[in-house]
Amino acid sequence: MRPVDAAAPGEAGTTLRFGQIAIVGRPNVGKSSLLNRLVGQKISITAPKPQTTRHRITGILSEDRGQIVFVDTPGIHQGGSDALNRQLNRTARSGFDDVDMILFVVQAGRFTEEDAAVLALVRQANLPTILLVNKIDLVKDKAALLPFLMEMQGRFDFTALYPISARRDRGFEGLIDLLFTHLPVGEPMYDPDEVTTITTRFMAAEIIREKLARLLHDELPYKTTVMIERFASAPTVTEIDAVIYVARESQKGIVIGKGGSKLKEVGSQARHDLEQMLETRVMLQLWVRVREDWADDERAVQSLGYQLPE
Ligand SMILES: Nc1nc2c(ncn2[C@@H]2O[C@H](COP(=O)(O)OP(=O)(O)OP(=O)(O)O)[C@@H](O)[C@H]2O)c(=O)[nH]1
Repeated sequence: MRPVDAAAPGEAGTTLRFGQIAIVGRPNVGKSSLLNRLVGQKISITAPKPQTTRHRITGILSEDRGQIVFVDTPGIHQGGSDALNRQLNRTARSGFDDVDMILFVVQAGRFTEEDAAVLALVRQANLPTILLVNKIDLVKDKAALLPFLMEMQGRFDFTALYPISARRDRGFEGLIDLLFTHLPVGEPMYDPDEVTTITTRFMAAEIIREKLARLLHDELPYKTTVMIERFASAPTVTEIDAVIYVARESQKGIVIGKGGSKLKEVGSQARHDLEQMLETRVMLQLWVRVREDWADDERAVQSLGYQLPE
């Protein structure tokens, strides 16, 4: 485990904490609900059906003592062999890149084969891991919790075990204290206001980006980015105009495909997901444009990747 000396200032003399924490767990254990609680607002989409979260979404918690960036990974499905599940598993695994700590979420009193599969990935990651035992409100006999916690500690050397209910308000402050204690010393990476940059607009851009990556695989030009130019919501329909930026004229054709086939497929798959997310019909228009110098221009990068709320 990464040793952390609570009193030692970092190289730049800071005593602030900074780190990225991946939230992992099988589908439906409550990862998105917990993330929303931790950052104090609704960021990730929660729903009673499994596999609502298809994307890696970050939530940022900024306090005087430091900053935590949470990474919400999709549920990991066991035995899923179709392309979607493979993609989800890849996304979930890549969720460990640049991560300092893992929050492994399980449901109180229940440890299934799917949980075991996630635990196997946690083991591989070799990072400090806190076990969050969620949904304790569903456990009628609280005495039954202790043997479950002991059983879990027997399965892995968790840094800590923390029972909680995402449905209730209690326990979140203690959890946040615990997380800060185990994070490395470091300066915040994001502006304290930046939790609000993760909007439905941002998520719409993420969905389009994900479809591009999935449909173009290795052909996807490096530095492709998506910008939402217009996002007009009405109760039953959302109109979205998005521009896919590539770095060179020659890359346009790759994204558009023969007779526009790739772009059409990206649009159709993205629209499907957007309609599920927004619960309205979606009219999506996609364009591909060249913006040669954007990668060198910090402001342009920000405006492309991170849409500020209106
Ligand atoms: N009773 C109870 N229900 C909870 C709790 N936390 C989450 N839920 C419910 O469990 C369901 C799944 O919650 P999510 O937060 O979407 O779960 P998830 O792990 O993000 O699911 P995926 O996106 O499918 O990976 C929702 O119906 C939540 O309301 C809890 O502490 N107690």
